[in-house]
Amino acid sequence: MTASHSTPQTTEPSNPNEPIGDYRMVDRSKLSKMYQHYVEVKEKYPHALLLYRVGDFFETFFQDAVVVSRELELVLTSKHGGEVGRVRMTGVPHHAWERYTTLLVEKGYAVVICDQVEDASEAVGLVRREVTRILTPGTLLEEGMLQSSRNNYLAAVVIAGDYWGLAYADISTGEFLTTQGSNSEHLTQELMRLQPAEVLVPTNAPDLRSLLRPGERSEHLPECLPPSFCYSLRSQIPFSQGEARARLLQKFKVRSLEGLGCEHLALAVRAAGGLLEYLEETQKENSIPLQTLRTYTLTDFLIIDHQTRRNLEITQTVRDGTFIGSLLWALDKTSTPMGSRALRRWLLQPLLEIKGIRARQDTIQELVDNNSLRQDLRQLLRQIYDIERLTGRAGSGTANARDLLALADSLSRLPQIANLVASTRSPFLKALQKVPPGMEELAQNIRIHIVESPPLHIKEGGLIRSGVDALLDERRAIVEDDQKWIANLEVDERARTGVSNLKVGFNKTFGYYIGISRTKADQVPSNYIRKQTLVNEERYITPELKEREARILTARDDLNQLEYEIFVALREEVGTQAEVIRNISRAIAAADVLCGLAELAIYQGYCRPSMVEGREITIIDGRHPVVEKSLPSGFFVPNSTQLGSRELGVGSSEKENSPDSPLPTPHSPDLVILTGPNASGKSCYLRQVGLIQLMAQIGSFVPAREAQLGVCDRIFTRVGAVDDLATGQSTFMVEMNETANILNHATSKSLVLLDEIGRGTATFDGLSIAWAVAEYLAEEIRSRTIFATHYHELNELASLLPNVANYQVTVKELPDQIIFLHQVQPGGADKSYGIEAGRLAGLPKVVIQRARQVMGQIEKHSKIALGLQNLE
Ligand SMILES: Nc1ncnc2c1ncn2[C@@H]1O[C@H](COP(=O)(O)OP(=O)(O)OP(=O)(O)O)[C@@H](O)[C@H]1O
Repeated sequence: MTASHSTPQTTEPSNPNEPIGDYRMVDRSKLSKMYQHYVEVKEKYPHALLLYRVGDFFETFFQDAVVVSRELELVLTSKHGGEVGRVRMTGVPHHAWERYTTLLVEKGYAVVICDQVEDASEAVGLVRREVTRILTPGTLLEEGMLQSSRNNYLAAVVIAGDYWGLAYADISTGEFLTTQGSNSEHLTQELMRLQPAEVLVPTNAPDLRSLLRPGERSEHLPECLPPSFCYSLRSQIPFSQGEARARLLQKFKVRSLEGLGCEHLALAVRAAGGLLEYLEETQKENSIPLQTLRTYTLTDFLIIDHQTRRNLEITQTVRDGTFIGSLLWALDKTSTPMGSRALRRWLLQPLLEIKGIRARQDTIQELVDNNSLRQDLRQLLRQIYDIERLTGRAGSGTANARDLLALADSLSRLPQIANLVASTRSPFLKALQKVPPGMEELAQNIRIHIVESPPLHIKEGGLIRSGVDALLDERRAIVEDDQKWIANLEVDERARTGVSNLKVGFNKTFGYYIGISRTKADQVPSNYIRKQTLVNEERYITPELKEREARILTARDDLNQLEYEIFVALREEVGTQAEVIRNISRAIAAADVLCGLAELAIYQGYCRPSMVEGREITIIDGRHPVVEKSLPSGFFVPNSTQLGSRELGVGSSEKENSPDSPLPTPHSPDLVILTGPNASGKSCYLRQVGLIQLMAQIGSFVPAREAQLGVCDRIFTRVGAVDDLATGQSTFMVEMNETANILNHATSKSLVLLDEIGRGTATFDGLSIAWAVAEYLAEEIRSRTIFATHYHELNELASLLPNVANYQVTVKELPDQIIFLHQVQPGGADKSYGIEAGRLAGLPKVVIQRARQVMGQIEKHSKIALGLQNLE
C-alpha cells in the first residue's frame, strides 16, 4: 500500500477540538495505554490497515479510520484517546471481520488483525492483544474470501536486464511453480495468464513493503509489468541468489535444487526464494503446506497470448468482461470446485504433446461410452467438498471443526469412488482406483472426535464428543454435576423456605442468584446474602451457590481449552497428511473435468478429434461452442474447414481432396481469404476454428461432426480494432503492433486468425498492407491462417500462390433484403455488399448509382495481381 492510502491527506485539524487523524503527530506519552499499544503495532505495519479488537468490535484509529470509513462507507467517528483528546475511529463488529476484510483486500489493501488473546474479564490491566493474521490479496486462506472456481495466485518477479524469473503459488491449494525467460513480453503474457492477486517485486524503493493497488504506478516498478495488478514492493535481500537458494533448500529439505529442476535457473530460484520469505513473514503462525516447487517452461504448453485469450473469449467476454458467454462458461460442467479451477487452468495452458491429449481423450471416451459410470461418478463427485483448500486450511491452522467434518465426509466417499471405477481402463479413472492408506482412518478419527454439527468458533467448546478423552469426560462430569445441583436448587429451596415463586437465575454481573419477590422477603433464610434489589424482587446468593458457580465457570473454561487442544491436535494430524490429500484432490479434479467434458460431448453432440502428426486442420461441420448455445437448437449453421494438410516444400503440385471432402477446394490451403458481407458470420467462423483447435489441445471433444487436427504451437488472433485509450495508441497502431507481433512470432505450426487488417487507415494503404501481410504469412511463414476481410482484391492472391484459397460466407439476395445463410463455401465473393446495404438502408438513388460508377472505375484500375506480375 502506498503512503498515499495508508496516510491519507488528512491535514491536521487547525481546530484543536477536531479528532486527531495522524498517529505520527501525537505525543505518545499522552496517549492512553491501549492507544500506545495500538501505535506500537501500527508502526510495525505502516502499510497495512490495522484492525484492533476492542470488546465486541474491531476498531481502526487515526488515518486507518479515515481510509476504512471511506472504503467501506462506514461512519467516521472519534474516541477519547487519553490526554491527547479525541482520535479518529471507525469500527466493525468482531463477528463480521471476515466480510469487511474481504472488501478491503479486494480493493487492494493489506489488513492486519490484532485480536484479544486473553479473556477480557480475567485480564489484569490492559487486555493482551496480538497480531493473529496478516491478509494481503495474494495470501488468502479464508473460504469466504476466495472464489471457489479460480486460483488465487501470489507471484514474484525478478528482472535482470532482458532476463526474468517468475514464481507463483496459491497458498490455499499449495501449488508452487517457478520459471524463467529472456523476453520481457513473455513475462507480461505469463502474468496476464495467471492474473495474480498480488505480485512481489524486489526494489530499492524507500517505502519497502508498500502495496501498490491496481492502476497505481511507481517509478520503482519495471515498465514491462502490467498496471492491472497489486504490487508489493519488497527488499532485494531475500531475492538475492544466496538467500533465496538457502531458503528453498531448507524448505524442501534438499541438498541441491537439481531435483526441483531449477539448480541452474538463477532468476527462477531468486523469485521462488523471495516468495517463500514473504509467506514466512505474513503467515508467521501458519506454516503453509506448499507442494514441492515445480519448474516449468513457457514452451511446454500451447502459447496463447493475452490478445488471443481475450479475442477468443476464453474466460470472459470481450464486450462486458462477464464469465457468462465465455468458452469456460460453455464448457464448465464440473461438479467440484477443484474441477472447476482445473478446467480454467487447462484452458489457459493447453497441451502440446499428443500423448497427453490422447490420455485425456481416452478418459472422456470411456465416460461417454459408459453412461451409468459417468452419471454415478458425477453424483459422487458432487458430494466431495473442496478438499484441496480444506487441507490447506487444516495445514495452516485456520480450519474450524466444520472444515474438518467436511473433509472427513469427502474422504469417506473415496472408497465408493474407487469401487465405481474399479474396472475402468483409462488413465485418469484408474488414478482413482486406490484410496491411499490412512485416509479412511483419518476420516473416521475426525468423525469420532467431532460432534455432528459443531459451532463455527473453536474456542467456545461444544466441538468434541464425549467418550474420546478421559480428562474431558471427567471435567464435563464435574460441570454437569454442578449444573444439576443448581437446577435442583430451585425445587429444594422452595420446599425449604415455603416461597413458591422462588427462582434461580443467572445474570452477567452477579452470576447465579436466588430471586424472591419483595413481599416474601421476610421468609428468607439466614444464610442468604442480599446482592441486588429490584422493584419487585430481591436477589440473593449463598456461599454454596457461589462456590458451585466458581467451579462451573472455571471448569467450563478449562473444558473449552481442553476441547480446543484436542481439536488442534486433530487438525495437525490432518495437516501432516496434506500432501496425500492434495494428490487425491488433483486426481479428483482431473476426473471431474473429464467427466464434465464427457457430459458436454454427449449433450452438445461433440466428436472426438483425431490428433495427428503434421499441420493438418480438418474440421467437418464445425460449430462455435458458445454461439451455438445462444441460438435455438438447430439454428446454428455448421461449417467445415480444411487447412494445412499439404506438406511443406511440395511446391505447387497440388494434392487433390478425397471425393467426400467437405470443401471441394483444389487443395487444402495454408491460408484462406474469407470474404462476405457484414454480419454474415466471418468472425464467428474464424473464432470457431480457433476454439475447436484449443479445445482439442486440452483433450476435449469438439463441436464438429468429425475433426482431424495436428497440434499447434501457438494460436494468434487479430480481431476487430479498439482504440487503446490507456496507452494512447490509435486503432491503427494497435492493429499494426498486433500484426507485427504475429509476423515476428508465428511459425508453420501456428494457427493465425486475422479479422480485418488495414481498415484503420487510407484504403490503399490498408489494402497494400493487408496484401503484403497475407503474402508473407502464406509464403514465408506458412502458418495455417484464416484472413477475413472486406478487401475483395485479396482474392487475387489465390491465383498467384498455390497454398492460398478463397472462401466466402454466402448470402441470398432478394430484391428488398439480404438473407444471411451463414454458410462458408469455396470461392471469393464476387461483389461487395456495402453499396447494397446502403441501398437497403435508404440512401438516395442518385447516391447509390454514383457509388456504383465510382466502384466500377476503381475496379478497372486495381487489378493488383496483374500489376504485380508486370512488376516481376
Ligand atoms: N454459422 C452460423 N450459424 C448461425 N448464425 C450465425 C453463424 N455465424 C454467425 N451467425 C450469427 O451472425 C451474427 C454475425 O456474425 P459475425 O459477427 O461473425 O459476422 P461478420 O461477418 O464477422 O460481420 P462483420 O463483417 O460486420 O464483422 C452472429 O452474432 C451470429 O448470431
